[in-house]
Amino acid sequence: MEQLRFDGRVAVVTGAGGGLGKAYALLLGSRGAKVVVNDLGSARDGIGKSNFADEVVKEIKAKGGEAVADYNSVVEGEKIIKTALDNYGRIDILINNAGILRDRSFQKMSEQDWDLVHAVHLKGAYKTTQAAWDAFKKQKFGRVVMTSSNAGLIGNFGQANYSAAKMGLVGLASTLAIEGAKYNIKVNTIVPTAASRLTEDILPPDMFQAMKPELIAPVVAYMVHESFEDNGVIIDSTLGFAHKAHLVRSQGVPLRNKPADPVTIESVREKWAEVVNMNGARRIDKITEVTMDLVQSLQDFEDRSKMDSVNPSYWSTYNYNSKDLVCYALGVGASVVNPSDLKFLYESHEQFTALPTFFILPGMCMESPVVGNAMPKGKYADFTNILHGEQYVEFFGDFPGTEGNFTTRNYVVDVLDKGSSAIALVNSEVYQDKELVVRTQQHIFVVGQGGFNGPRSSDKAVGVLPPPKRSPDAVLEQRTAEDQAALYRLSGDLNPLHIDPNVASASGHPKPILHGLASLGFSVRHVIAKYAGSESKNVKAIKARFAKPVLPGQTLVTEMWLEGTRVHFQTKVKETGNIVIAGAYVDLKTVVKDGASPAPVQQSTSSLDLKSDSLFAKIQQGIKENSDKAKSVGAVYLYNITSNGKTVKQWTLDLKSAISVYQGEPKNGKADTTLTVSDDDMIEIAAGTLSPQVAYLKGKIKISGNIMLAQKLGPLLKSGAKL
Ligand SMILES: CCCCCCC[C@@H](O)CC(=O)SCCNC(=O)CCNC(=O)[C@H](O)C(C)(C)COP(=O)(O)OP(=O)(O)OC[C@H]1O[C@@H](n2cnc3c(N)ncnc32)[C@H](O)[C@@H]1OP(=O)(O)O
Repeated sequence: MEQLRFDGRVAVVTGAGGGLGKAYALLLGSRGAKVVVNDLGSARDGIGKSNFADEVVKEIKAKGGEAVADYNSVVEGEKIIKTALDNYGRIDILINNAGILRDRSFQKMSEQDWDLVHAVHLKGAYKTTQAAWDAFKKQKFGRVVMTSSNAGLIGNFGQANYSAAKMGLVGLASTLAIEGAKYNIKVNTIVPTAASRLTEDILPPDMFQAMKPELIAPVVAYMVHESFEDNGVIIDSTLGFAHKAHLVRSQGVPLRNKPADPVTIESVREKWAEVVNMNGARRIDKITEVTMDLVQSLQDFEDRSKMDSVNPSYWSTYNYNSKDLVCYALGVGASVVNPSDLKFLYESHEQFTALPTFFILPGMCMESPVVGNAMPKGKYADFTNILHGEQYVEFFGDFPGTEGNFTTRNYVVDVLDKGSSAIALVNSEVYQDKELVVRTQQHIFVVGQGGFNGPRSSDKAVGVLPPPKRSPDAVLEQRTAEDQAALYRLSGDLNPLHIDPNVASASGHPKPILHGLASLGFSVRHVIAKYAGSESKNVKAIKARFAKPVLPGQTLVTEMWLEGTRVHFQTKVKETGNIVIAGAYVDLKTVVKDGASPAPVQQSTSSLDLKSDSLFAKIQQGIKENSDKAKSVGAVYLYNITSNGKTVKQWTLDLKSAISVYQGEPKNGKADTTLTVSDDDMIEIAAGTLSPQVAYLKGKIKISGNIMLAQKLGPLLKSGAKL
């Protein structure tokens, strides 16, 4: 690695008689800089005299470097800079490191304590830097480091004077970074924590030993090198670590609902949670950004107020990235077992994209009071009495990317009275850079809150559509996991109904129920796999009614009917036969028939005992009988693993690329196979092992030995592969 050098550069290091300053001076001296080693030669309270600077100079010279001692006070900073100019004719680097402590609790702090600390830290840095500024400007080069402290950034008991001065240095550096920028003068701040005369009896002995100034010196040396490009940054460093620190601002919130309203103490209190909510907080880099932000916020506020005058709205922001998309895809059953799902699960996939149903989330306004506020007098809505009734989503413009920042407007357009229950119709408009990208509508069913003489229906509601009266054109099914709701919660819907058995039971459910949107995510995946080539951007709109709850672990069967570019669908729970998603449809831009299926179309029922000796022979026979047929139809098969007659695990296998395990003739046109295994086997099988086996069959990998089923089927499949 090329060595970073300082040949020809002249550096002033204040407070360089010991500790950090000495480490900086020695390092710069060893790399070719001519160093002015400044030190007042006093103890840490500023009292006493010594010749520390001479000793450091001696050390630099002993190693072949050039240095000169300077015993001026930083309060007379111009004298220190003069030492550099007199001895070396120039000044390139200034490290303002000198400091003293006068710690006292605030009440006992004298004005002298205050003034002295400010004089050395803040005024000293001002004096030295101003004295060097002219030379920096003329030569169009300067590197300045101010020394701040966590006591300044965070505060520390007994250091009011020191904290104030140290934070003052941050402000000084910020402004000088702006003023010096066009002259290639870079002014940055170091926040060091090191063993030094200032900290020797403040830090615990072990830590004091480990906090060597030599671990920080390279950071500061890099910050004053000519190749260093950052300007105005704060770097916190200790123990061989370095961090950037900066102030951030929350997104903020208008403190009134309309521009004409006054700001009151009460309205401030009402908005306080949003004022201090740091989600989406960002750093402001330039002071002009504050003004521009303000102008923009005012404009937005006025625009929003116009909209709010029609419907009181709740505005929120939603930021997402690839991790959110992957987490969501897992929550709605995408699996690496299905090759067509990989683009929803792998951020480096060349077609990595969001599932279309992901974009319902920005409109979910889980935290908002929007439904509760819209309820008629005497009625209420909260997590104890709401159910997701229906969902609509429609896309505008280009399909959103794999990361983004949205602003969402949520508002209730109608509250319907269904007798015993109420339904709030919640519209959401999702904007990216002021462009409408997604519109959603939710029917929020508010159990037990009807009977207020309200309208039963609304012309603002997007309606459900019954499916055609014929057998479905396609059916895909997939079992949800026992942990499906727990997994889906990671996408932001933390409603306890989906995780807490007590809450579920209080709402009359045998156990926590699955999120409506999780079930919808499964079914829409099935629809786009079957009719849209698994292309999310082919989707224009989706509508669905959640007709009955789904329990995690149940199997969702999506029945589909293609009518033009509309795919009607309904979803049943296989174990109960209940329709759980009704009157649903997906409107497509383009129909791509028989895309790669993510879920099986056929299922099996006959039993095999994995442990019996005849098993392998039977499966082998099945492979022989079925593999060609399976290849020719390109079917995707479901395997049920049952224990004591109960299905305990299922998975899918793409027979285009695998061997089918098959026994008996298809019943009613369906091939049925069930593998019955002991509990032990079942647990091992649950590790999801078919993919390695498929790969094994294709000769790509070896079956790993830690999976019992793989071990058992390995030789068998190998022989099957030969068929
Ligand atoms: C802002 C905050 C956002 C938060 C969003 C949500 C957060 C999530 O965490 C919540 C969830 O995910 S809950 C899980 C998903 N949803 C469900 O499981 C609900 C399933 N549906 C049901 O149980 C019943 O349909 C049920 C109970 C809803 C209705 O059944 P019944 O009471 O038996 O109703 P019924 O007698 O059949 O019909 C009465 C009238 O209501 C209409 N209706 C029925 N089901 C509806 C539904 N799901 N959505 C909308 N309207 C529905 C009927 O059409 C009927 O109206 P009308 O008499 O005028 O025809």
